[in-house]
Amino acid sequence: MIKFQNVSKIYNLGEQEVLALNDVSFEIEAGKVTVILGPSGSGKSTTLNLLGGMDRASRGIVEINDTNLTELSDHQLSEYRRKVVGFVFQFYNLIPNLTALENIGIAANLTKNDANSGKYLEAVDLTSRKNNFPSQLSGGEMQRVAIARALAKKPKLLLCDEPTGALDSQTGRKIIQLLKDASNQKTSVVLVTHNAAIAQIADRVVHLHDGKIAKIVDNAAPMDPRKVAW
Ligand SMILES: Nc1ncnc2c1ncn2[C@@H]1O[C@H](COP(=O)(O)OP(=O)(O)OP(=O)(O)O)[C@@H](O)[C@H]1O
Repeated sequence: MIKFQNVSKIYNLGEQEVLALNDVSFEIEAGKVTVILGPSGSGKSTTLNLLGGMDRASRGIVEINDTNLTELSDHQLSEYRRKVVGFVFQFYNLIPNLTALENIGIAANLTKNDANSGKYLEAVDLTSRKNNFPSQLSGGEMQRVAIARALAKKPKLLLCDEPTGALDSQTGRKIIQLLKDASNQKTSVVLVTHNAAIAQIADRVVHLHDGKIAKIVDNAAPMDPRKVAW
């Protein structure tokens, strides 16, 4: 269970204070897909950064499986990022001079869980491209490698920031399906988007507006990713 409890985040820009999140509370159940939806500047990336331990809340509690991230030392927070969290970004963030297979291995080595990189590449249907460098792959293929890399860490929490933003609709649906599959393996998936159509596949949708919760909607019957009208 992941809890965001009365969380505020203030950024200091010189003299000016930016209230990026203002008393935000929501919960995420293990093994579910949660979409964070909202317009530009509403606080989506800030929320993801706090969940991923990349930044600290100014007020409130961010709790992941009974660990309060706000109480962790920098070293503990770094361990948390390495061991508990997988990240998928809009522009893939692959290492350009490593092959698809090597990009996955690097994440697996980080957590020393002896993952078999090839197995994860197979899961995203890219075995035939294992020796290709990122520059030799399409956007959708790079994103599949990025997902395989994140999953190789066996993360409890998979955080995705606009993972389909750079992809066409057909490829985007495949990527969403992979994320959904990950949630079926007990990984909690949190997906940030401004695309309301994608929100239909979520178990829970947290709507943000101006750093506040606008509403939280639970989908009793989340939509099959293949049916999303992009
Ligand atoms: N490091 C920072 N320093 C100062 N202000 C920041 C910082 N990061 C975000 N902000 C501000 O906090 C607010 C929320 O930003 P955030 O990036 O979380 O929004 P977002 O919903 O992810 O937007 P987008 O969809 O455009 O990525 C914005 O006003 C933004 O300018």
